[in-house]
Amino acid sequence: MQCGSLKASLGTSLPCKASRARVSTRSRVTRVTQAVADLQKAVPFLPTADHLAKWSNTSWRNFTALQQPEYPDQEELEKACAEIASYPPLVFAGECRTLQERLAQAATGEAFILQGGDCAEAFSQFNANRIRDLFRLILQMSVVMMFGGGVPIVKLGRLAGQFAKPRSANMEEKDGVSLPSYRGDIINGPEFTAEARTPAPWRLVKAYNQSAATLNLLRGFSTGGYAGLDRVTKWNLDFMANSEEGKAYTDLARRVDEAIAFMQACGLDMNSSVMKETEFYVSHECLLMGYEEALTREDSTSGLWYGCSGHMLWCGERTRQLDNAHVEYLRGIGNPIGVKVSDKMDPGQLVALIATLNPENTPGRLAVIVRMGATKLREKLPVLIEAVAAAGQVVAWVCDPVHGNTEEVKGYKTRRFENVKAEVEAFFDVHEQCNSVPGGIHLEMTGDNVTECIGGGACVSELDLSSRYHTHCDPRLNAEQALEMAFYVASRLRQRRDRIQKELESKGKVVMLY
Ligand SMILES: O=C[C@H](O)[C@H](O)COP(=O)(O)O
Ligand SMILES: C=C(OP(=O)(O)O)C(=O)O
Repeated sequence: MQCGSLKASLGTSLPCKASRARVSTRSRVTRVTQAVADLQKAVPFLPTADHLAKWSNTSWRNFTALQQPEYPDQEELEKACAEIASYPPLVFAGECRTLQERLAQAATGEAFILQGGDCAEAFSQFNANRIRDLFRLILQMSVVMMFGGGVPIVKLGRLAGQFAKPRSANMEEKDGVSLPSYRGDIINGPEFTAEARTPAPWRLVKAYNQSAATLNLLRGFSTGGYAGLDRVTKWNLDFMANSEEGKAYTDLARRVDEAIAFMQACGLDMNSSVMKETEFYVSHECLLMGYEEALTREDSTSGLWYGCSGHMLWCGERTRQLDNAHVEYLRGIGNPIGVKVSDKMDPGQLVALIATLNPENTPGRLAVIVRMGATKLREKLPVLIEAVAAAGQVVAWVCDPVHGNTEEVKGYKTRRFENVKAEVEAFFDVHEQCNSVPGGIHLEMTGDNVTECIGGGACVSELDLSSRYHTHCDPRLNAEQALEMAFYVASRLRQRRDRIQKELESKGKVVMLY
């Protein structure tokens, strides 16, 4: 685990203070040196024949699959899965491999991941404006973070497939009536009726179609001119124009615009793809196994199988057991993957899980997405980082500051912006203390002007919760709160960059920070 970019002259990694005594510096440095050498290869994920010997796109069926719905009509389910299996893939293996390269850069500090979107996409909220507004917000946040941090931002939507939800309880009770919990629109409906809550296979096909249409629009936005840097001043969402964050964004966008004009005067080609297009990837939790299996396809160029429902798939906190179906499935597909980690994760368990999911220690293959609340994170994350570094494993560390901060206020599930920000602050502090790399942020957020999370500059109060509470599951940061978070992350990325630069200068090393 090293501090700073590979292009910066690398020093040795300092151990976390918490466990400095346990691992000898020499062995750690040897492992880190090996990991860095691996990183420089930038290879695609290519597991050995041994690793894949017992794996197939259906081998997950031999393991226990948690959080799966009980369909009353199995035949209908099989029909829906067969139909999806006959449809085209939603993403392509080559795109997944490019994303893996980007994540490898995030693991070394040469890029930073912004992963965000709805808690659960909904059939009833599906329209072009909502997709555009989330896309626009992600572009805005990226510009803010890129400007502050001086690193490329890997844009990764929780989108075009984020439909299935794991739940704490199988049943929900209201006024003495007990019905199956809502598990996302791909499974059942949010309305509290027996009919809506019965898992229905037609929903899989509808989710596939919605994902395909969403991706189609996103591809258009990414490459059709909408995301061109010459439009940076036009991405503010209308309702944000007069907010503090909106104004701060306008100021920053003007500075970017001026810099672009200067570069243009120097000869920058405004029609180059770097200026006109952006890379945008989609991700979701790999949860509903029948759907994932139906979209698992063999790549003719590499012979590997890919989960073609999204570029990156992640394993949830509730389904990441080593000997269960989700890990079995994910260990064999070629996509970059993520794994959610709460304070319940033990360091030895994490090292074993990483070894299973990324046996060749391929850079960019794996993101560890931590979500445990600020206080627990300050205590537990250093130990996890140290264990992973001691094992010489390369991962991109990503902070999900929302899932460890859910509470109930006046009957609404909500999150307080100050707690969410405190977790991000803790994440950056811990990485600074451990001399490791903060690789990204993962947010449940929306481009809509909702009132689901309390606080922030948006000043959403407890009393406002009922006003525009539209999520079907967990509360999302609204556009203003998300942009405020982007400014905070940008400030931390800048701090980190300045610190590394000073350290290197003081050692008399050549400074070439990204
Ligand atoms: O988004 C994550 C989970 O699906 C969600 O937090 C579960 O919420 P629950 O504890 O209300 O089931
Ligand atoms: C369910 C989710 O997270 P976790 O697995 O961390 O609870 C999620 O991100 O939607």
